[in-house]
Amino acid sequence: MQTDIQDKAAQLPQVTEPRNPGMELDLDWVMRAQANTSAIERRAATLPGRRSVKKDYQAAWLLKALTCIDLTTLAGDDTDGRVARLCAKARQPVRPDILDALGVSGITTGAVCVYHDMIAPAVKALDGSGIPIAAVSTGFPAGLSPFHLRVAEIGESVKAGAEEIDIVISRRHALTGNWQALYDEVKTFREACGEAHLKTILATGELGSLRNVARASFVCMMAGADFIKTSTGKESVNATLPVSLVMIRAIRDYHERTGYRVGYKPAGGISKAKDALTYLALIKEELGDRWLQPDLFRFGASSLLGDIERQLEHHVTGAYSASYRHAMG
Ligand SMILES: O=C[C@H](O)COP(=O)(O)O
Repeated sequence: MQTDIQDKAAQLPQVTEPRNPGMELDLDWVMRAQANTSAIERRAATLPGRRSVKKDYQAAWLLKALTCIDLTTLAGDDTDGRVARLCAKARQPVRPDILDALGVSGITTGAVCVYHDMIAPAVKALDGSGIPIAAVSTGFPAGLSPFHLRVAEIGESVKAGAEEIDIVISRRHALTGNWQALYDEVKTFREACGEAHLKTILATGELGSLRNVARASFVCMMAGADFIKTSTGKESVNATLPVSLVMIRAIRDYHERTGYRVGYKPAGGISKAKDALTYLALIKEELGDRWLQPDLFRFGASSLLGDIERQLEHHVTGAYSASYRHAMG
């Protein structure tokens, strides 16, 4: 079993993806983007019940999921101490005895994700780990502060040590079909990021329709997004499978046309290991294995890690296989 896990899990070769440079806004392409809501919802409904991840490989896939987590705390009562504990968990996400039993070592989460003021304690706590810090920015979560301050916030966070910047788009631009304004906004944010990677949060629960989600996805990629991300975690509806299908297919179309791979980050409300496996299976089926590496796929999640650790513990003690057999009949 250990060999299976080491082979199949997550020790995939590390490759460097050329960054998406963006392109001119192609409004014709944006307006052609449609979303057949009922077909998408039907396809999404089939995903959770499928057994795309074989039982024997589940621990490997759970480890893979773990390496793709942006371990997040975005609370008004965040403190240096809480962020230090979060970073300790990012460095050692699973108890060493569980990892030993799986024959795996050196696993970390993909990144930690915090508010600007929490970058400094995160930099200290992650020193030497190689784990990047993602900072939410541009007036997160609503994105309604003065534009020049939103741009300046990006620069401040990069200066403080963030290597990834999760910006929020102005939802009103998508809701009113002002795609040029959205493009200009995201392009400015991308320039402010410099070498830091730009994740654009669409806040899909506030965009009104799957068609708007598709169009906003294309506009953000055209403006140079490195990732497109569903949600802030603060909307009433956050990451869903239908929205994910729409965004993933936009990423696929963009890659087919431009040759550039843009990453995907579902975020908000993903807290169960089995949901994480559904997302990984979806990515594998729609985009292929290359997108299953942390440079192209992340979960934005504050509480997913705990459930993954519990499931891995069940796996190594044997209880996982037994309960899986019981559940699947
Ligand atoms: O970007 C990450 C989200 O804010 C996390 O949401 P969550 O707390 O529901 O996992």
